[in-house]
Amino acid sequence: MRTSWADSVSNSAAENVTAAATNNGPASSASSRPSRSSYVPPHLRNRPPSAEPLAPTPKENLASTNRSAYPGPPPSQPRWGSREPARPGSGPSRGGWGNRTGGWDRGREREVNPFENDEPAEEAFGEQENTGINFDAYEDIPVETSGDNVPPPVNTFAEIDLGDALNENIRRCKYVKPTPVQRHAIPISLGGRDLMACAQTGSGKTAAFCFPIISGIMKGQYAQRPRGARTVYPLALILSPTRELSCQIHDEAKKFSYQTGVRVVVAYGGAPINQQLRELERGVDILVATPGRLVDLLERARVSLQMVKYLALDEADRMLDMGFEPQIRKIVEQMDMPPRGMRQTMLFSATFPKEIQRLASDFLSNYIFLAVGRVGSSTDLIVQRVEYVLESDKRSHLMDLLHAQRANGTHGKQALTLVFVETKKGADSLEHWLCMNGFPATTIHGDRSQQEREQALRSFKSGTTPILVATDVAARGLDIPHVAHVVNFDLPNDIDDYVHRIGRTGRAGKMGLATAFFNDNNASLARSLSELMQEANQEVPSWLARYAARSSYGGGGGRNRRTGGGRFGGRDFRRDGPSRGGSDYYGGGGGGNSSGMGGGYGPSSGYGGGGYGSGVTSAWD
Ligand SMILES: Nc1ncnc2c1ncn2[C@@H]1O[C@H](COP(=O)(O)OP(=O)(O)OP(=O)(O)O)[C@@H](O)[C@H]1O
Repeated sequence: MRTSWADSVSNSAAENVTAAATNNGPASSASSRPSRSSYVPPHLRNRPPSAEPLAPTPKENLASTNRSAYPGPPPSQPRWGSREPARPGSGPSRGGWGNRTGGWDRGREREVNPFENDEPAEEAFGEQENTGINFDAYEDIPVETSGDNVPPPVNTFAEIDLGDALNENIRRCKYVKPTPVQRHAIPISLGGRDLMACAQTGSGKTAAFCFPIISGIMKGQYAQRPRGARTVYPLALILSPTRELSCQIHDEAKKFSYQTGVRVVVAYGGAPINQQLRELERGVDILVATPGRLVDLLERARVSLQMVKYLALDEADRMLDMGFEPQIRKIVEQMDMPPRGMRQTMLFSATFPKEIQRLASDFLSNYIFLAVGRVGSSTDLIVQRVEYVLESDKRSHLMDLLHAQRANGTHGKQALTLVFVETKKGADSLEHWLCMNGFPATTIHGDRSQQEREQALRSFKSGTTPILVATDVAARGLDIPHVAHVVNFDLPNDIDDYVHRIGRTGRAGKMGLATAFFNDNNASLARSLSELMQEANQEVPSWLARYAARSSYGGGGGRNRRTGGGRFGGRDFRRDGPSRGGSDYYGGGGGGNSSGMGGGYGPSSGYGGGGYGSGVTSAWD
């Protein structure tokens, strides 16, 4: 069931897109919108000579892109994000970084109620969170488990003995019943088993790993933890790839653990370490961290992992991706964390390529593999559109979409729109151009300070700046309830990144819309994109099908090749037999260690080739 707000947004955008597609797609919607200084009306735009682009078409003349190009923001130009009014309790007046103190009032050792700010944010959008969520959309989702003695799933939270305080918090969160991944994963984890879980974006994986950890710590009779001079000994470690995601997991975990006596602390880069050290010194049961900052804390001997009973890796495939795996190995295997079998390890993601499964199995002991969501199931909550748009037409085409959304918005409100671009410079430039053209936008990428990034997110979430232009730093995990439209202004090189990006909409049973601008530069993605859309019951434009038919997997890197067994990496690689799968979609072979992956990912892989750009430290600290 759609909310009326989401309905109007997705309908309007979908109609606009459909109209464009009917008129043979590429930047061809003949709408009469007010002309603006930098806005190129459709009839003046560069377009392919034929109604439908023939694949392959010659590369467009990039020189012509300058027509609407914006030279870049003047240094003094203020950002929309910096003009936002501070939300109560979230602005610098409350101490900036101090916002991350979590639910505890430092001075008086009184736990602050993390639910107290929930309602106003929702009222701003005229909705109550978790009402209108259609979890029935998930009911018929295929679920696959493999491994020994898999504990049976539950249908209700009442069937699980999570403890009174946690149950009360689940009620406060307005979670009426568990989502499919929660129904399966929670009993598995409560049964003490290691777990590798793939479940679609927005389906409640955070709670699926938080509940068993909090419940276990509440009930656990753990040996007295050492009281070192300044070293702290968390019982659980939750690692995530970006600072914002770590903050979000921390916020969620604070809610789930309210009045349970379980203390959650977050540590991430880009923020002053002293504040985080002070938080740690006040005690920590669950440490949520980005790997870089954690390594720093470990090397300073301010954190010891020797008491860790629970290890959770969110976005686990990204955490074990090329470049980052050594840091994870260092944390998990080379410091003082108990070995696998002596701790409980949970790996979660919406995508889990087999090669990564192979690597991940090094961290797991007799684990259960869980896949929730297969071909054509809940991914059709996200309406996916692909439009052929030349580089030079992208801005004008985006403007068309935004005008249509604005025209159809309810109560004069514009839908939240998340626009993904490839580079940080591109993000800044597009943000400024949008602002100049009357669309309040802000941006998030690796070149902005952490404070700016957090402010941008707040401004976006509150609707103050309803457009967020982002690099891949925002592609994974972020749960922003009212994102109605994700625009892939620049498509990623990796189909899994596409899956995560579009997953910022259509969350928790709600409908969403994702529009991708495709042109010759994205030819290597054509086949995987076309397959993905077919699997999700989406309409594949005939021109994209032609691109797909002509393209081979080789061009864009083996990573884009899809394996059988459904979406979301939904197959346990152990089922591929003793050869452990032979040559699957990385093509590089390798026998379960990092060295085998050298050639497999190719230059298009993940952060290096995408939003983070080369030489950027990104959010990985
Ligand atoms: N049982 C539930 N009932 C209602 N809402 C829920 C339930 N579980 C989770 N949610 C809500 O669903 C939304 C998505 O959850 P979450 O962010 O954990 O998804 P995810 O699977 O981790 O997504 P991603 O793959 O993008 O990281 C959140 O707003 C969360 O509060």
